[in-house]
Amino acid sequence: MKVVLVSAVALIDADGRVLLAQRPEGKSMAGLWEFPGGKVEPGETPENCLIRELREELGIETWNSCLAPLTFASHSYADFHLLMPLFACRKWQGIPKPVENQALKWVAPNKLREYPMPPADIPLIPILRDWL
Ligand SMILES: Nc1nc2c([nH]c(=O)n2[C@@H]2O[C@H](COP(=O)(O)OP(=O)(O)OP(=O)(O)O)[C@@H](O)[C@H]2O)c(=O)[nH]1
Repeated sequence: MKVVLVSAVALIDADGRVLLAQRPEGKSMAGLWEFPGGKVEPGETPENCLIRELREELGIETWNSCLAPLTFASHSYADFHLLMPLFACRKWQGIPKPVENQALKWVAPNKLREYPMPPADIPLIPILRDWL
């Protein structure tokens, strides 16, 4: 089974809410809510991947020193095994905007369960809730 490394981040605002992005129509798992991020490219660190993805997907800037490791997901999908470190980030520059026409939502930790997420993300919800 191919192991795919995807880097993801819980952006946390001043009210302790977490940013979720909805996967657009036409993509796999369309309509599900996920943490911003994406596939780590060859030669890239997970942190640099997130800095790039946040710039591309949300139009915001952050820095290596603002990305704290929180937990990870390890989940077998039908065609690949996902290994996904989840970082926490409380500091960035700019206001997250949906550059790639995905819906965005700031969600309180105790409301995360109400948003359908990819199966790999489900075990992350209580961890995030307990930690926040
Ligand atoms: N960014 C992100 N990806 C996630 C999460 N949970 C999860 O299973 N994934 C999976 O990790 C992969 C991330 O790939 P990507 O964002 O770079 O690329 P993509 O959706 O265009 O790829 P795809 O269409 O090939 O699935 C996808 O297969 C996505 O479904 C999550 O919380 N955040």
